[in-house]
Order: sequence, then C-alpha cells, then structure tokens
Amino acid sequence: MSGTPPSPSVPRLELLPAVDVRDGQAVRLVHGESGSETGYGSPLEAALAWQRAGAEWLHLVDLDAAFGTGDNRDLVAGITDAMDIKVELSGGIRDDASLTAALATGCTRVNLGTAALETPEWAAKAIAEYGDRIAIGLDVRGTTLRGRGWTSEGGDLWETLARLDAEGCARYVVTDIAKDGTLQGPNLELLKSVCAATDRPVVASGGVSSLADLRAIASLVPVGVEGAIIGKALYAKAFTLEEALAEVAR
Ligand SMILES: O=C(O)c1ccccc1N[C@@H]1O[C@H](COP(=O)(O)O)[C@@H](O)[C@H]1O
Repeated sequence: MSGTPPSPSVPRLELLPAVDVRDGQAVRLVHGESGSETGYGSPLEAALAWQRAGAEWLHLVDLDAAFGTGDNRDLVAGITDAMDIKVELSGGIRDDASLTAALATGCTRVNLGTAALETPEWAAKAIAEYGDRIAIGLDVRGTTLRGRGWTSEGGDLWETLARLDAEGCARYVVTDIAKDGTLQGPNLELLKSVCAATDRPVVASGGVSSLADLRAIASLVPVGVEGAIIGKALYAKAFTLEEALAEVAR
C-alpha cells in the first residue's frame, strides 16, 4: 500500500445549552451583572426542552450560589436527576460540602470558579482527587480573572492557567465577561490564545449570537476548543438548538 494515510478526523464541536438559575427561575444576565436578569420561567422545563431538542450536554449554573445570595441546590440537584444527558454543574462549589453535594447529584462534571482563585490548594486537591470530573471556569475581563459572581478580582489569567495546568486540570471553561449575555459574538482571539497556552480542552462561553458564531468556534476545534456554551441566543430564539446541532454536525 502507498499514499498518505487518512488524516484523523476532527471531532465535532460539543454544544452545551445553558440553564442559569436565580431565585428558582431560569434567567439570562448581561455581562453576568446581578440585577440584569431576564426571566425565562421554569429551569426544569428549559432543561427538558434542550434535552428534547437533542442536547448531549446541559450547562447548569446556580447563580445565587455564585453570587452568594443563597442557593438553588435542591432545584439544580432535581434538574440534574431528571436529565438523561450529561450535566456540567457550576456555581458556589467552593468547599468539601458543596463539592460532595454537587458530585452526588450524578452530574458528569462540575466547574470551579472562585475556589480556583481564592483557595487554590483546595482546588488542586479536588483536581487530584476527581480528575476529569472537575473543570475550571476561567471567567475573564481582559486577561484578569473574576470570582464571586464576577464581582471580585482573581489574578492574572496566564499565571493561573500555568498553575492549573501544572496541577493537572483536565479542562477549562473560558468565559469573556464582556461578551456574556450580549449576543455580540464570541472572543475568538481569547479562545485562540488560551488554546495556544494549554494542551487541555477548552469550552468556549460568552457571546454566541448566530450559527455563524458557532461555525467560527467550530473552526477552533483543531487547536483545542472542545465545546461551546449557548445561552442568550437560544432563549432569544436567534436560532434553535436543532439548527445549532445540525450546523456543527456538517
Ligand atoms: O454563568 C453566568 O452567567 C454567571 C454570571 C455571574 C457569575 C457566575 C456565572 N456563572 C458561572 O458560575 C460559575 C462560578 O461559580 P463559583 O465562582 O465557582 O461560585 C462559573 O461556571 C461561572 O461561569
């Protein structure tokens, strides 16, 4: 036999429709700012709708726990339990009790945000113990990380990324706060820069507004982007989840 071997196929971009929960309701925020909520009703109904539409993943956020304004723990545990699909759970997972409770919901993985910035030794222990079940949410303004519902400064993106890489972090969920909830398109330059700085998979979050944005994110799969979180665009009906899934399956 001769000739060039076939190139390994490029994996499909994973899509993670989001359900963010505040005060028991599904909401979307603009720039993650508390008080900017638009309500979308029952979070369980929203999650079931994404599942019925063919989602493989649900990105489920307890915003009250992230902001420190209470929590929706029982509600998000019930939603996770009701799902037949993979669930990425985040918001307020910052200590042994909240991590144990989050993992016990049966979610596929959890995102740690604030904990990776404020209690790095605890986060490193969680990474070492639970491996692939832990992702770190890198929520950035410019290249400065933000924690506590994006209200506090948490240090430099690149230094933190290098530390987390060295600690064996399996995956990053990268959110450009300036884009989140704005329907202004993703920050492709940020995603490329993060992918260039780490060999771990990256889930893109913030700004998706169109199928063209999804195609642009999908073009970064070869450099390390694994998935894209879609929030406002779905709730605002810019496109359907079925259309989005068809777009990335091409
Ligand atoms: O998802 C949002 O819109 C959001 C807005 C404001 C704050 C946090 C938000 N989401 C996610 O919350 C977790 C971080 O929670 P914690 O810091 O670990 O308590 C992270 O996934 C954020 O992206």
